[in-house]
Amino acid sequence: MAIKRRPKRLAHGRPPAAKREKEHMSSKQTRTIIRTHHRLQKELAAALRSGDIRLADEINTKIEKNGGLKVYQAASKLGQSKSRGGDSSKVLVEWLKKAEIIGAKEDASSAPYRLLEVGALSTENEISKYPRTIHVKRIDLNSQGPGIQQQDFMERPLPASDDDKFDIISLSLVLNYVPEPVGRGEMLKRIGSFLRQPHNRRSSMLPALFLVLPLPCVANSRYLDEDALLRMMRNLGFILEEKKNTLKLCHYLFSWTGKSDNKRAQKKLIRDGPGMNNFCIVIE
Ligand SMILES: C[S@@+](CC[C@H](N)C(=O)[O-])C[C@H]1O[C@@H](n2cnc3c(N)ncnc32)[C@H](O)[C@@H]1O
Repeated sequence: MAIKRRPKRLAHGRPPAAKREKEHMSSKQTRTIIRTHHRLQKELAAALRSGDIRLADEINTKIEKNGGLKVYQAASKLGQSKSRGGDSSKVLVEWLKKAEIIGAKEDASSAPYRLLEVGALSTENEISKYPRTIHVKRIDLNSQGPGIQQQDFMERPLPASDDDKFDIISLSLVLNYVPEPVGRGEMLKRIGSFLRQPHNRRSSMLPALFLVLPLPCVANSRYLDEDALLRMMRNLGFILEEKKNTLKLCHYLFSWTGKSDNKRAQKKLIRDGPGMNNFCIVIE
């Protein structure tokens, strides 16, 4: 008797990464996609630095096989879901409420505060729920849709006037995306140019940087600990106002003093041990 085969679904022929993007990804799968993407980005940066174009091409192919930036973003977005701890901007909202910048009722009488969200995956995260108080400008290397401008922060034109600057910059899980320590330092150095001058401040906590990193970047790195991070930030003109650690993330709010000491921070071994990582920020 002939066996009847069910016609294959279209998804059957799709590459695994494309399937994964649509399907529910387990925490383990999202972690693997994110880690592989970060590792390959680092390898790509090293290949490009050494001028090895053939190797860079091979690594680019591997990045695409892992789903590329699109699948990485989908995995990151799942990490923001309520069932996995929610998006990090809820911590920023808590702090802005504590400082009475966000009030019990939205205040439409004064001009909204301006926030630049670098690395924005969604227009619906917690910080987007106060549009009359906080006006959010969102940018990302790969826009996921309307309301998010596709732009590399490192290539964003410098503001022409203080009015074009921001009261808050959010850098949540973006600094660790930058593959090289010097690039991370360059990103932090650039932040001050986009923040309003403190003499125009509307709150003692603002202008400010909201910085979020995976906890192991600070708690388990050979080349960075919290003291070193805070020292580096002070030298760049940022004073710690608030901090919060969760099981996976560390959140900081730094107010901007308006001036940097231009002090360098080199790669220096702080501690060592099995299972530690090599996350590092270099200020040149
Ligand atoms: C892990 S996701 C983090 C998203 C979100 N901010 C969060 O906290 O979950 C990192 C995002 O940063 C973006 N990104 C990395 N470097 C960037 C840059 N130089 N300019 C703009 N976006 C950048 C990536 O495209 C990616 O979408």
